[in-house]
Amino acid sequence: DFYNETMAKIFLQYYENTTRVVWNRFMEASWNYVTNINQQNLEEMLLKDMERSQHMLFFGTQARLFKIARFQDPVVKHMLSKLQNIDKAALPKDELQEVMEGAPRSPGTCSPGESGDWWEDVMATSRDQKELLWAWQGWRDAVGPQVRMTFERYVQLSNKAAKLNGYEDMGALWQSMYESDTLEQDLEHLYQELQPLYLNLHAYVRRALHRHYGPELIDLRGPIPAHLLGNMWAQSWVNILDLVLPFPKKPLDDITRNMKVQHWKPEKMFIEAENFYTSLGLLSTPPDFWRKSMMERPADGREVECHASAWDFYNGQDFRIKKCTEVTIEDLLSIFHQMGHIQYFLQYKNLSVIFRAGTNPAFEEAVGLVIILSVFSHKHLLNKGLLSHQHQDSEEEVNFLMGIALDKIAFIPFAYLMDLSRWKVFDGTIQKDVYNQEWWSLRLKYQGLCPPTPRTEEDFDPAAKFHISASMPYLRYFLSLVLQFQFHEALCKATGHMGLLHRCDIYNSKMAGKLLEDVLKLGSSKPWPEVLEKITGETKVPAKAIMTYSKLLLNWLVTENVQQGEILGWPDFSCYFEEKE
Ligand SMILES: O=C(CCC(O)(O)[C@H](Cc1ccccc1)NC(=O)c1ccccc1)N[C@@H](Cc1ccccc1)C(=O)O
Ligand SMILES: [Zn+2]
Repeated sequence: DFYNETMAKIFLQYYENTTRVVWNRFMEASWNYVTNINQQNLEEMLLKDMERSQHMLFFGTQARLFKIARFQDPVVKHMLSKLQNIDKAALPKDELQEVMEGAPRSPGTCSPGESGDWWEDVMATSRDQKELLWAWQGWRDAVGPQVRMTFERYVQLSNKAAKLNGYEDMGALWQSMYESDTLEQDLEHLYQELQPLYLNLHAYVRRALHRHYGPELIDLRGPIPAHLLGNMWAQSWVNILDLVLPFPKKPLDDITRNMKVQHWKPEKMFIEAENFYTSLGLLSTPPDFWRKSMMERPADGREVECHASAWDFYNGQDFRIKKCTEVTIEDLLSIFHQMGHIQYFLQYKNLSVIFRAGTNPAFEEAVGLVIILSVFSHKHLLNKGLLSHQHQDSEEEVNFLMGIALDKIAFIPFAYLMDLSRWKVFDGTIQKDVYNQEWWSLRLKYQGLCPPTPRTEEDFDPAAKFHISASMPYLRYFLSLVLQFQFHEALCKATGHMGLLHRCDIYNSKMAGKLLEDVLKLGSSKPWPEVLEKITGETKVPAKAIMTYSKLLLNWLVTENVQQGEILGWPDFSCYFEEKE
């Protein structure tokens, strides 16, 4: 019959040639929109998105007609099966149009004035709880109610699209990216393994905040008010390191200050990041990258999407980063993260367009994070001239590890609940009339946080986070958090590093680069357990490596918490203001 294996190969070649053109045109139109937000660019992007969807619909439905069970070539079978998941393109045209136009557009655009990152600066730097409350509430009032209006409809249409692709709901479609039928149990198990780390950090930080903000704000047996952690979403606590420093007499270098004193510019930050990847023997960025990336917020007042991202234009030579770069250590690390995505694009650019993606989404996010574990080592920062004093004594080392923990350990429950909550919305466990209170009960249960002021169902606090407004999955960040330490341990072993994991810096190691390259150039052509085994020798994602890395700090935290008689967790689970009523 017509849909035989020979025809399949011709069909796939035709798909390859047409997809590069259609996707390149869509990426160009998207880029023009997010770097210059106006009605005309929005319409152009929607047009190219519709074109891309029609293209996916045609090839997705055709791919289903091939009897792949009888085919010989495993690659042909794998490619045809990948083609069949066409996500929202499965919707009827009018509903597809509605999803695209109504998609809760991320409000993080920073047009001057109500720009997302201005509120974030206040959250990162202010130590005045009234000011913090003002920024915390101001941002949520600005974005919540408007997204809430479209969110219910977005959930309906997303679930309809998922069903048309053969999934129970959109949560199941998101989970299918990890090709595991024990995913939810594995995640819960991973979370349980990591909980002691988080509970000890939470108790220690609560004590420090109690010292700074006093007992009227902090209940030593209760949750922490969510606006005091130095971050708009309390997903990383690194900005309050000065309040919680274990050894205050040994303050860590202010790397941001050192960068400014040395006149670092955004371009130098990108050059430094690229230099690290090429020092491992990995690929350098092509000329288009430097000509076409947006490395700083445009000075001409254009409205742009400020959430950093990396872009593949599917033509093998055009790859870009969009970032409103400030000269800070936080943005330097973010650039390393984005360069991780770029390196993946470069490594798999000769694969079929069907396999030009990460082994799974967590691998995509982990690449940059692995490099950051070396960059943010004392040894590396020292030889980059970003630290002043040579030796790091044991007290300074604990201070340093606290800094890492405030970024990585604090992130664990946040990253876990971000999709846990959305799976429940998609499968109907959380109904629309209780969206906000269910969000806060998960924030209480997993992060031990409370809203600093009473919230109602007029609010829609999840939308304050870009990925929820932009309907972007988040599980990738939870898994990449654990994966990055597993990779780091394997790469450090490959470089012959002996001694403590957090002192390892893989800079210049061609051995480590080779291990990474062997994974990245596979794209999404192989199952992720098989690829993981190539680097680490294991096929699961255990918490072992992150526990090894954090051991020294966990010991210090446990000792400190026992001495202070801290209660781990928040048995007084009421959010403070309720008691005042
Ligand atoms: O969202 C990001 C970084 C942006 C990104 O690089 O992951 C970006 C997200 C994005 C933005 C717009 C459209 C699509 C995705 N992802 C990429 O640029 C990307 C991802 C996969 C392939 C190609 C590009 N980080 C998360 C989590 C995180 C990651 C690392 C450290 C701290 C926090 C956050 O900020 O909450
Ligand atoms: Zn990323």
